[in-house]
Amino acid sequence: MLWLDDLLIDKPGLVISIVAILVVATYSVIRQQLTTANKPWKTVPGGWPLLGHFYTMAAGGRIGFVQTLEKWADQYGAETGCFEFEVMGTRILVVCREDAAKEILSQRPFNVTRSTNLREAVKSLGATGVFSAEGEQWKQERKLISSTLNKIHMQDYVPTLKDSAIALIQKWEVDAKESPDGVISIKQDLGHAPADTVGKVFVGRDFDFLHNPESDMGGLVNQGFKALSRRVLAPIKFWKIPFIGQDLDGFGKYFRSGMATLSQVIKDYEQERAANPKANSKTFIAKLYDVMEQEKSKLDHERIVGNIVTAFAAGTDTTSLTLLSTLHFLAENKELQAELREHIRDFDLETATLDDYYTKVPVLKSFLHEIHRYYCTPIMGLQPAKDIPFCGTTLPKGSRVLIFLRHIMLQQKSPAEGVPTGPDNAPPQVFSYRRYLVPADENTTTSKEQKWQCIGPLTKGFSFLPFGHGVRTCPGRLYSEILSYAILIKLLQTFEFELAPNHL
Ligand code: HEM
Repeated sequence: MLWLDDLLIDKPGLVISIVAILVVATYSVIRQQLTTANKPWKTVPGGWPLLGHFYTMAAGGRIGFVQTLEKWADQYGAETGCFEFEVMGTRILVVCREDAAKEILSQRPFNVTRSTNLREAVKSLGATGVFSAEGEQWKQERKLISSTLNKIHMQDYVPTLKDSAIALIQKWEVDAKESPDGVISIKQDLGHAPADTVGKVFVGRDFDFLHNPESDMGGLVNQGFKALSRRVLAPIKFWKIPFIGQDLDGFGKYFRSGMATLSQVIKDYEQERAANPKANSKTFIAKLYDVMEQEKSKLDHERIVGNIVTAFAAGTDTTSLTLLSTLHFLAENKELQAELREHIRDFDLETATLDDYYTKVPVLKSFLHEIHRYYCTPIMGLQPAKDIPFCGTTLPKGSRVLIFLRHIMLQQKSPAEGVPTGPDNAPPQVFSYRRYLVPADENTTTSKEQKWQCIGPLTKGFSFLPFGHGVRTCPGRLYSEILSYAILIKLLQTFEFELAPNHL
């Protein structure tokens, strides 16, 4: 008879394997005991030897992961505002309360940086821009990018943001007419419309992902996020292997064609600008070149392309997920949908200025702020660039830190200071679309009938963290908000909508 172990492993080999596993498992248990002994924060108990809490974190998918963190934050993070768990030998510190977060975040941008895993993975997609930069490189680029996306320049982007919103809703009108039961699928389009908008606003090109998702650039944008999730979690940086690395997960071809397209777009713009310095002056790229000249702070070609890829990467999925949560919420809440439709009925998208978006739709604004607060990306990965003081001890360079943004804003026991409760007196852990409303001040509102105005949300402090915190807070926030308002206004003016039966 042929025994299985004859095939797989010989007897001495089996003994050696068992002994090796026992040694590593014992080491892992002892290491856990030793490393937790002197720490002021608690460690989540019950991790498996070697694997730690890998199984618990992986089993529930993304939602289960966040729910587990919520439970652990209440159970183990209440005393110090942080706790630790282990996954496959890596210890991860979760910071889940305002005071503890303040200690870490106040040490940005130089002593605390983005996590290396995230930075490296982002760079591997071609996004060698401000998001993945650190130190002096970041300082230089942040100044250029922030000023190019500020309120003054944003006024020039408003018409393009509006046109993008209209293009999306017009596509849905056509799709709905062609659909026998009026049911249309919106998920893909909600990714493509923000990507189209980045193309138009940033480089003045309509890549038309909405109708042409398979284009050269479509691959870079559509496959980029899938590649990012794979690469952030990859145990080795396989994409750095010479010649074949970028292709090992199938992303290489999208990377090469997308980068070549964008590189050519920038070269074309440079030629146009040389012939006519006012060419396409209302695009981000034109403004970036203006600012680079004014500041005498030139980025090289690769970093300019990298910052445009960054805009696609940072501005597409985030805006798309926000809109998805918003539409899902409204589809399930027909009363709120009707109230908002009435609220925005007279808003004239064609003539609207940036100020109109700020002042004329306070209830819609408050609703979107609350969607951001409630459904934001729940965590942000950071790491100390050197040993830093934290929680009465020293956090070593390279430690893995997760800032639990959602918990800090929403927790019941000690929520961040300054979360407004709104006219409904809603505690922080409750979703309240009127949270950011206060009675209208006659001197600042544009119409006598206006009952409310929308405050904040605050950019300082820890009460509103969906766009991050401090000097590295998201520079695309205003841009993304205006695009979202324009899409929601056009949508509410055009459709009544609900979830399709058996929707995904
Ligand atoms: C709903 C929409 C968005 C959300 C929720 C969002 C969220 C964030 C968050 C949480 C960060 C990290 C902040 C930190 O480290 O403290 C960030 C950074 C960044 N975002 Fe956004 N973002 C959005 C839209 C956009 C858009 C539309 C753009 C540009 C087109 C953009 C460009 C960036 C850039 C360049 C950074 C890096 C800033 C730096 O490292 O200094 N984001 N964003």
